[in-house]
Amino acid sequence: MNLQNLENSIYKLVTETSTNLPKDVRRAIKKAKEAENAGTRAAMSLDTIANNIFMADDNVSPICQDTGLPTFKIKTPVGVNQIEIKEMIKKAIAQTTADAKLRPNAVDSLTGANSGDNLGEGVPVIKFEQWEKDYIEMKLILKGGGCENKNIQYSLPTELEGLGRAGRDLDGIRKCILHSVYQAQGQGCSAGFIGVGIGGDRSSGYDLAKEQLFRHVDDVNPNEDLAKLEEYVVKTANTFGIGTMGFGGEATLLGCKIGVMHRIPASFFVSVAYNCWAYRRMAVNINAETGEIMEWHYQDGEKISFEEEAKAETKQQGEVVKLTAPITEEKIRSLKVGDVVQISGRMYTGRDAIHHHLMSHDAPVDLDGQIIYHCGPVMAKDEDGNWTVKAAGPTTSIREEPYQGDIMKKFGIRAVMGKGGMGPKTLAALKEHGGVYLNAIGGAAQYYADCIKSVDGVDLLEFGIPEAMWHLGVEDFTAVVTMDSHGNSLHADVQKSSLEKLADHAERVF
Ligand SMILES: O=C(O)C[C@H](O)C(=O)O
Ligand code: SF4
Repeated sequence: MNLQNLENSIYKLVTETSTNLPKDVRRAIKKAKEAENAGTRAAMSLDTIANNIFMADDNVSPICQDTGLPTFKIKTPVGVNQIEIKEMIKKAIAQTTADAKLRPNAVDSLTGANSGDNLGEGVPVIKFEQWEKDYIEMKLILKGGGCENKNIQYSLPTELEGLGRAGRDLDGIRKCILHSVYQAQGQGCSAGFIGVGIGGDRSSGYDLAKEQLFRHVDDVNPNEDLAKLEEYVVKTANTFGIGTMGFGGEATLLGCKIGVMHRIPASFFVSVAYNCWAYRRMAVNINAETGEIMEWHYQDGEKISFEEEAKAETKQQGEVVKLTAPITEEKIRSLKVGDVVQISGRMYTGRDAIHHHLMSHDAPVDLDGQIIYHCGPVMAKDEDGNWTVKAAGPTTSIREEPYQGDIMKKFGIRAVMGKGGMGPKTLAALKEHGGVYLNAIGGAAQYYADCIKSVDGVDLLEFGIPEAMWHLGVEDFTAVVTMDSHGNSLHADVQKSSLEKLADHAERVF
C-alpha cells in the first residue's frame, strides 16, 4: 500500500468530517427549521446554526470547536497491515490538529495535561474488523463532550421520572428512550439525534448505540417493530417542547436509530448515545493497494448549502440590549429572561479548569463587572506569535454549577455565558449578587469566531488551549438571557413543562 496516499486520504476524511456536515444531517436541520414558528428564539437559533454550517464549509474550519474523541471504525480485507493504518491515522490526526481543523482535545486523565496533538493513551479510538471485500472502509465520528455527557444507560426493570415502571419488554424500552430525550434537555445542543442499543452488557450496549449513529438519517430499520418504535420516538419527543438549545419549540429530536443484540439472562440494558445537531460523521472507501479514496459515503440526495440563511440578515425580534463590560449591578438587574443581548468589548473565557482554579486563587485579571464566557476555542498561532480564533462556540455550563455562584460573588462578575443553563445554586447567586446567565447557541463555533475581532491576551495557558483564560475583543456577540437576577430561569420552566408532556406517555403503547 502507498502509505503517503493513505495518510492524505485520512487527512481529507478528518477535515471533511470536522468542517462539512453530511447531506442527510443538513436535510434534517432544514426540516427542523421548517417546523419552527418564525420569530421564536428556537427559529432564531436555527438560523444561526444554518449560517454556521455554511460558514464552516466555506472556511474549511470546524463546525463546532469540540473535536470530541475521534473514533475510527475500519474494515479491512484479509492481509492488510492494520498497524500501518494505525500509524497513518495518528499522523493525519496530528497534522489536522496542527492545521486547526481539530482542537487539541486529548487530556491526561491524571495530570490534566493536554497532549496538544490529539494523541494519547487510547486516543484516537481505532477499531478494526476484517471483511471479505477487497477495499478498506473507514468511518469516523467526531462526537463532542456536551452530548456525550448526556448519554444514558438504563438497567431494566427500573422506575422512571414521569413514566413509572419500565419493564423488560418493548414498552419498557420505549419509556427509557423517551426519558433519555427528556433528561438531555437542551444540554446536548438539541435538536439532536439518538442511537440506541438494546441488550449486550454495559460496554457492548453503548458500542451498539454509537454504531447506530453511522446509519443514514432517512433509512428505515429492517426490523418492523424497531422501525415503528423509531418513528414513534421521533414523533413523540417532538411534542415535549424542549426545542433548539432547550429554548422551547417544536424540533427536539431529528432522528432515532435503534439496534438490538442478545443479552444475558440477568441483564437488560437500554443504552442511548445522544448526538448534538453538529452530527459529524463521515466514511470513505479506500483502495487497499493505492491508499486513495474511491468513494465517499452519505452522498445521496440534495445538499442544502444554507447559503441563503448565511446571506440573510439575522432577524432580531424586538429590542436588542447592548452590553459592554464592565457592567453595573443596576444594568444587570434591568435584564430579564427572554432579552436578547449584544456584547461588544472585552470578555474572558473560563471553563472547568479556570473555575476550579479561581476557587482557591486570585484571578489573573480584574473581573469586577466582567463577562465570563464558558468556551474552549480552537486557536491558531502565526509566525509572529499572534493568536487567532478559529472556532469558539459555548460549552455546557452546568459543569460549573458547583463553583459559579461563589466565583461570581468573589470576583464581582456580572454575567456568565455558555449553553444549556445552570441550576438552582447559580440562580440563587444571580439574585443575591446581581448577575445574569446568557445562553449562546451551542456548536455555532464559526458564527461566534466571526464576532471575535481580537485576541488581547491569555492567562493560564498551562491548562491547555481549551482551558486557558483568553481575553477576547468582541463585536455584536449575540446571546439570550435565560436566567436573570429576579429568580427566573427559562431552563427550569422548560424542564418542568417537558416533564408534564413526558408524563402523558406513561400508558402502554407497544
Ligand atoms: O468542549 C466543548 O467545547 C463543548 C462541549 O462539546 C460541550 O457541549 O459542552
Ligand atoms: S458544543 Fe454542542 S454542538 Fe458542539 S460538540 Fe458540544 S454538544 Fe455538540
